[in-house]
Amino acid sequence: MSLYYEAASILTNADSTGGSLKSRIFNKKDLKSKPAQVFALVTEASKWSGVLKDVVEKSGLLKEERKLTPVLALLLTHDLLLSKGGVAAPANHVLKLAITRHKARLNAELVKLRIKRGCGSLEQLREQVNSGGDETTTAPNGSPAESIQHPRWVRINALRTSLDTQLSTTFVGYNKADDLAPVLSASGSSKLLYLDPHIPNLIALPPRADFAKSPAYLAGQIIFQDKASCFPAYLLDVQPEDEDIIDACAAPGNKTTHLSAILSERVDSGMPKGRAPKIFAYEKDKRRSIILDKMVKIAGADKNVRVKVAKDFLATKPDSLEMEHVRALLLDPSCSGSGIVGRDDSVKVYLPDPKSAEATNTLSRKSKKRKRPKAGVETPETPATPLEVEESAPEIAAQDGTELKDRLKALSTFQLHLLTHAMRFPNARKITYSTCSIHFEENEGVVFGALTSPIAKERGWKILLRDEQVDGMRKWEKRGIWEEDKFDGGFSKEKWKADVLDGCIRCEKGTEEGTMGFFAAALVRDSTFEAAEPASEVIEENGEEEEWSGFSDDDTGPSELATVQAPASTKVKKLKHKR
Ligand SMILES: C[S@@+](CC[C@H](N)C(=O)[O-])C[C@H]1O[C@@H](n2cnc3c(N)ncnc32)[C@H](O)[C@@H]1O
Repeated sequence: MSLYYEAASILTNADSTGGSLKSRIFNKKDLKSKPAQVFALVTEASKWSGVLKDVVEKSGLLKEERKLTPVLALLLTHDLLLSKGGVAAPANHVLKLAITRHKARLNAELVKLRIKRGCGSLEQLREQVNSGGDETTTAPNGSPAESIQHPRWVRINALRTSLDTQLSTTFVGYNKADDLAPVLSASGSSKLLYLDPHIPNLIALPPRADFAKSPAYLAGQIIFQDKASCFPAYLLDVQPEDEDIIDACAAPGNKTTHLSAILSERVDSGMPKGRAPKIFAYEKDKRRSIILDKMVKIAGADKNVRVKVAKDFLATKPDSLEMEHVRALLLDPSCSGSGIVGRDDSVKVYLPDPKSAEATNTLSRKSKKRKRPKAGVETPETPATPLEVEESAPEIAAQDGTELKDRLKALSTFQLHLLTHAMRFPNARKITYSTCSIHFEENEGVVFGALTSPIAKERGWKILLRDEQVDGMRKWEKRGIWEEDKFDGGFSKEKWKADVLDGCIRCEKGTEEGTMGFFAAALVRDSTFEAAEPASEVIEENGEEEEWSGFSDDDTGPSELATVQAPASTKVKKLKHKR
């Protein structure tokens, strides 16, 4: 009977593996239990953990049952009290015995808590938990829990439907909020939405709104996509005359399908007949390519998207005939994922504190006589604060300063290499570069590196100034930042530097704007360009070549994870800039 031990190990991320909860479970090769069963147990128990933490603590269970860790207590209590099938173990199993002998007390504590929360039945409590209504009242440490301040962003997929149609069907009866604040604090069942003022066809719903089973979602009419993640395709501002477009790092395909929707609207409205523009969606990872292909089909984007399955963008030949019509590229490479937040990428688990029932119940009186086992043997110290199980790159947070620095250096070298490769397409006129990272090194650092590269000088690439950007992006207030000590070079033209930074777009996580941490910038080149001095001075390549050694990277795509390994043979030129 490994279900509870396996679920506990997943929940505490004992293997320190990166990736989404789902991918960690479904990719785990040595799992004995059914992955779907482990996933259901872990997600449901986490959802109920705000309630069950109190129930377990008040019952004194952990004082009495030394075999149970707080995580095991949470999982077993969940199944004992809330699962239809009860505890999934033989009657004489040690864990089943350990939990069932406390059934009466645990049940009594659950009833008390339910009544305290004003719920007349378990069903009512279930509804409250499902709609996130417990978030504001549950106390991980006796204090009010933090409410999740991240809206459920929904992009209306113009390839399948329209905003008006969705407002009169899926969201019929919803009130339109004047700003985002009331939506952020509304419960999951509130009929409140906010039309985003920056991105067309984007709406914000309350954090716990659940549309995963709605017909519109299943039919690909609505797509869950963070606001910030909609910036790159919108900023690229594709037009029919852009002919072919490349999405260089495409899976799982949120930006690909967004691009496709924008392009389709524009092609349909008044384009002269001729060669139909196409989007080539490259994805290096085979498994993720399959997801991408599926998403493209569900979204109805296969009309103008060609998925390049398991194809490395770096292996494309910019000067080849196939690439002749490529005029725009969207580059959203793997990154540290340090900007990702919220419910989409983590589950919050409130664990019972083994010490908390000390003087409050009869069971604990007995247990006081016993010696506590050695820490870490049977009841390891566990935090009473929420345990965050990150979907992406959890290890980056755990790394010390040096490791983080090295990792950012490897990532930014790879990102710069991709961006300068994109600049080589002879007929390309614009490129968007984006990451869901908050680090300067992966963001402005890469943009400045690209703008001062030889290829930028040779082809005349420059930043798309704020004034030249599409309306919504021009109005977005958060712009690029400069970190003096983190850029290996300097510029004599301060005005140019300021303009580049103003052209860069940043989103912060955990603010009232409801976005994840994100970065986007667009580079452009005008069609009449003839080789000239770029705005900044690149002195020379110093001849030094850096071997790309590769890195193990948790992919930071919105819902899936892949291990990204750059080709070991890739050589990256190191540039030197004038101070
Ligand atoms: C941040 S994710 C992209 C998310 C995607 N743009 C979206 O919005 O859904 C980065 C993706 O790039 C892929 N990738 C990394 N290096 C690549 C390369 N050289 N060529 C093609 N794909 C690559 C990774 O496998 C990963 O799926």
